[in-house]
Amino acid sequence: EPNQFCDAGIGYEESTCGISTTSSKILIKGGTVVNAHHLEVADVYVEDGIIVAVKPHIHVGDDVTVLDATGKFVMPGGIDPHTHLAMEFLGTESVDDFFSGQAAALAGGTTMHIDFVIPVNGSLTAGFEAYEKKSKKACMDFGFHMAITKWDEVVSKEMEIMVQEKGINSFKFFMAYKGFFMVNDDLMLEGFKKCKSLGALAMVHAENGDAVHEGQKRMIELGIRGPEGHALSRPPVLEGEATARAIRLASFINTPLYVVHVMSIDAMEEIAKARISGQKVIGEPIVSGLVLNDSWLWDPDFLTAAKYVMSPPIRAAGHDKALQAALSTGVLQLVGTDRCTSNSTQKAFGINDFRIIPNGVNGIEERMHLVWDTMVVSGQISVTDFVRVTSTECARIFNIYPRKGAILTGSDADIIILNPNSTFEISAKSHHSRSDTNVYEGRRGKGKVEVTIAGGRIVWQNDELKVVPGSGKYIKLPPYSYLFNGIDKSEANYLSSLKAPVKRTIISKADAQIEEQTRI
Ligand SMILES: NC(=O)NCCC(=O)O
Ligand SMILES: [Zn+2]
Ligand SMILES: [Zn+2]
Repeated sequence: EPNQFCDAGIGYEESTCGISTTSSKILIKGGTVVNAHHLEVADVYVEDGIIVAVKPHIHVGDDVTVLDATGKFVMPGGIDPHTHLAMEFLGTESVDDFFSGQAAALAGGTTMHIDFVIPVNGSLTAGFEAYEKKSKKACMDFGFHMAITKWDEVVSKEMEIMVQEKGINSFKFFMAYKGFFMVNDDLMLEGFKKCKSLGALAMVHAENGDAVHEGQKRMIELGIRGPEGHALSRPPVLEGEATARAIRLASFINTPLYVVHVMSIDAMEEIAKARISGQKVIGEPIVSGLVLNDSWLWDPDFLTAAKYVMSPPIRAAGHDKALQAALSTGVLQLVGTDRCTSNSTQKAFGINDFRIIPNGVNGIEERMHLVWDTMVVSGQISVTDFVRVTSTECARIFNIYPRKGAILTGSDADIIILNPNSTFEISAKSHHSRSDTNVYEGRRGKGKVEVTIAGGRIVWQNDELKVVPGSGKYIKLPPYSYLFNGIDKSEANYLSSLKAPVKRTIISKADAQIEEQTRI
């Protein structure tokens, strides 16, 4: 199959396309090897896609490619828990497919992502088949979550098949996007029950979709039709309400909950409260929510403003800093991107009406650099925490640790070398997405991913990509992650409390009246 990058003429030399000839034996020498739990100076030896040894002073023969990592960090490749490659949404398809989007990811140090399968007319089976086709060109490993958009016996049965045969261990419920993806509480309750019975994680896009719809009508009545109307129509309170509701429903069913793209203080505080009470709730901030604010939405140039339209909206300054603090203190656990890029032509669909601007921003290529610069360079988190929030925690939640998310003997050889003294700069002119815009345009920072190794192959080095369509593997995600530990016990406690009989004496209404009169 031809390399899409070369075909698209995005500026790659023909020689950088096609099958990598790099040796399958690699030794990374002298770097600081970072895992979420530990950091040490050591060598890492890779053979046939697997990490074979991690220890000081490994000696190898001439047939091994040696990379010097002295003074640099050797870390697990990033895992992006939230992406939408080639997603059909609001009458268009997000700009990068499973090849170009993944190539961009690799250039930024991400070596695996989990994408959301969208059912076809509610059918999970048809949705899965569609995404199997879309992902044939994959050049890095990937897994799938799945959205649930309608409820009946067929969907319920299909969820079993998805978990037990297809490798899906998480289902997302959209509480917004009224009229297409949105589900009501009734459906969420059924879905949460089914998730629990399968050991699958329930996920929510938390915004009150009915209220958003009302907010949108209000904006149009007021004559506000530009991108700022998007933010004004769906304020943080609607994200807070839906987050609280989903958390309470998950508590009622007694099943773990994952809140995707936490964008506001309102939502974050609901998650904090639930976690303090002992409820198993995971909160995922995304890069745009951590580093951007909504000022761009008021830009007089439509296309500039429109490129920042996503849901829930990027919030006013202050929410970004609060989300950073929540990430650094463990209130929020891992960072995604919700990468769903549109180009300027697609964003222009909404020139007269913000409601039809395709929602979504880029980030799959930028996430690792921006989290490093914003969180580590600023001193808010440690280098080991960086590994945890960009890779390890995702692997644990979706039950593939330590195959992924670790530099340990036996782990997959998905590795990055990051130079803390080098710098990065982001621009649509040099990024690897097919989009002509970038919401992080012009950002510079410290720390650069100089080498990416995916599946034991060097795919990014000297600012050059060597990616192979079809080389990425579909990673099946098994059910019953650590989040389900103890769920049965708390269920048993709850049921035994129900079984305790309440002692009552039965008195008839007449007797009660006599008693009442006697007392008087
Ligand atoms: N977030 C967004 O605006 N687009 C992608 C779909 C979703 O995650 O809600
Ligand atoms: Zn969403
Ligand atoms: Zn999303």
